[in-house]
Amino acid sequence: MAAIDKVKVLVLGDSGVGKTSLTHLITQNEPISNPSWTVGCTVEVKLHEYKEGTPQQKTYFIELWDVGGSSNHRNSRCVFHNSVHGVILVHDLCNKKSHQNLPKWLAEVYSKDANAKNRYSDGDEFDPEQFAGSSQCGDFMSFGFNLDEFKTPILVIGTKLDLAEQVRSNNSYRSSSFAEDCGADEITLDCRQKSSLAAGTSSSVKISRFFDKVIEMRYYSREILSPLAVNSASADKRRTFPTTTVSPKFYHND
Ligand SMILES: Nc1nc2c(ncn2[C@@H]2O[C@H](COP(=O)(O)OP(=O)(O)OP(=O)(O)O)[C@@H](O)[C@H]2O)c(=O)[nH]1
Repeated sequence: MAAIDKVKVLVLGDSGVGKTSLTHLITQNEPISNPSWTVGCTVEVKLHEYKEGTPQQKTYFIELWDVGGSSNHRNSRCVFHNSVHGVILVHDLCNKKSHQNLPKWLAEVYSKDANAKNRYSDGDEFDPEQFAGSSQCGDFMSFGFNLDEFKTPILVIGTKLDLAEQVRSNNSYRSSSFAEDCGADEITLDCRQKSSLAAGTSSSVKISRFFDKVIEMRYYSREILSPLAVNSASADKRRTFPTTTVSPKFYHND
């Protein structure tokens, strides 16, 4: 039997936002009752049917690398950042700061330039369109980004929807613009409910589509686009894409 190909997807976000809970729900189809604090990284694996129901259907392993979000381990996390094929950015819908920090998580992975890393770790204003090239467009070069990672798919997931519903009823949150500005899909869910990712739900379809995209970029895109074509396509988009600064508007209670 032929070996099953795999892709590596990082699950990133602040400590306590629900990365372990989400990873468990995606891979086991069951909520986890008492997730422990992740030290370093835990890898969970899911079998995924690429382009299910089509003649191109093929089985792949999705490795979900659930990286502990504690700021104490920031300097050692880079050991998990090699050969990344996709990124799931997780934030807590009740925690505004965790949403504002999403760009820093991308910067940690994609910036090969220590100065750029520091720039975003210091809490300076960040323009998500600078990162949009990872999924669609943008100028990464000024941040020391690797051209090979230009088209890494990103998915943004907001957790604790059950708690956020209460916040919403207090009129203190709005929908996120960060995912949109980065050209990424977005899901909001309650990680403690099995039904959140039940087959056929829009969240489950979005996750499946994201995994298809990750596999496509890893195993198929280089056959379709030469590096030159990728770069010139990025350059074309860069010329036409507006460069407005985006302020996260998920919350407006301050
Ligand atoms: N109500 C509610 N609680 C959640 C949800 N997702 C996670 N939690 C809870 O949030 C807490 C932290 O969840 P974890 O999954 O450990 O968070 P983490 O991001 O992996 O945290 P680190 O390991 O510190 O990086 C746990 O008590 C979870 O049960 C959710 O959707 N709703």
